[in-house]
Amino acid sequence: MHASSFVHQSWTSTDGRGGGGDREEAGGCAVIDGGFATQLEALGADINDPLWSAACLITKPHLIKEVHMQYLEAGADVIISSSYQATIPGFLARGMLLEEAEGLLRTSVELALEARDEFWKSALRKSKPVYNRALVAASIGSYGAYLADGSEYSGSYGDDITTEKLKDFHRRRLQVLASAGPDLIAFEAIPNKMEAQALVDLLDEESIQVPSWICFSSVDGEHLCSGESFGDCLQILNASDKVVVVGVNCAPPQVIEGIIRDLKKQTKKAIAVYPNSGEVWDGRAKRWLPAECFGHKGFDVLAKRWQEAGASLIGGCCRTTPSTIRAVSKVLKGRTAFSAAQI
Ligand SMILES: C[S+](C)CC[C@H](N)C(=O)O
Ligand SMILES: N[C@@H](CCS)C(=O)O
Ligand SMILES: [Zn+2]
Repeated sequence: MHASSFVHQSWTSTDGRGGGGDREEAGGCAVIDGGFATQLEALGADINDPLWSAACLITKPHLIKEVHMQYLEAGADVIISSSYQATIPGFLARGMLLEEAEGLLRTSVELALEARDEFWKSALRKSKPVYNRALVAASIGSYGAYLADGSEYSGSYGDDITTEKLKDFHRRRLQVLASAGPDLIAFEAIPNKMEAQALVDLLDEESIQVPSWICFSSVDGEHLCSGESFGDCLQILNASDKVVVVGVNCAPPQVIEGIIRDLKKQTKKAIAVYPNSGEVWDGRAKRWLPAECFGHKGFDVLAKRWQEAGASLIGGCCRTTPSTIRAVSKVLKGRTAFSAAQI
């Protein structure tokens, strides 16, 4: 699929209802969901766990589906599966068998597909189309997410790590998730160039046919979390026809516009941005620290500017909620998604 037509083709290839025209009105922009783990916690889940939100695949799968439903209701055109920190070694460390670990990875995609299909069926019954048929993106967090030490925000993986080791870490999970039927693979919060190279190599080596996006984490808005330049990483991503979208997630909202302008100069691929609320993750204490924080009011104003700067997929990451996404959907598409009570 050609990068620049990714967003367009994604909707015109479905049954045509709620597709092209709406996207035209939205300036070709698709809305991504918001903080997944954040909303799981809001529904009462305990994610203080080495598996973080993926612990709910074992303990509370019904809550995972509910979070997906809430983001669909809020107007998300893309929902991201619960597999960010779901890894085979992580599940094996819990005493699971390999088959069980792989089964949980597949479950993460199936829960999102079920939510999407059920929601779309109910949306089709409405006389006035408000929604697009959403896409399901299978989340793949970085090696740093698996380490559970905050290193997805530092990019420091130690001296022993190599591109080959990162490929081996990602290989089987990527195969299993890709075979579970998602519309997209979403590599999230990738903090360094070595991991970007490993992912691009792996997509090729494993002949992955599901289109991918690769989003980086950033603290300062000028570099990846590792301090490496976006330009160097984009050269790697630009060379891959398996990567159809590039971007940034879980970075502070105030640095996003500058990043889009920077990326725009260096790639023709579609650009995705879904920042966090602006709060800062303390990897040791495992809690969010207050900083310059954007609630849904400030966030939607910025989202419009990100669209104008050239982003094609816009949403939220940690500490953003369905309210954030409802506001973003309204400002980008000029229409209000239903609240849960109206569905
Ligand atoms: C995106 S961060 C907040 C996810 C959690 C982190 N990998 C940890 O396990 O501490
Ligand atoms: N999709 C994940 C990303 C964490 S950085 C989530 O929203 O929880
Ligand atoms: Zn995040």
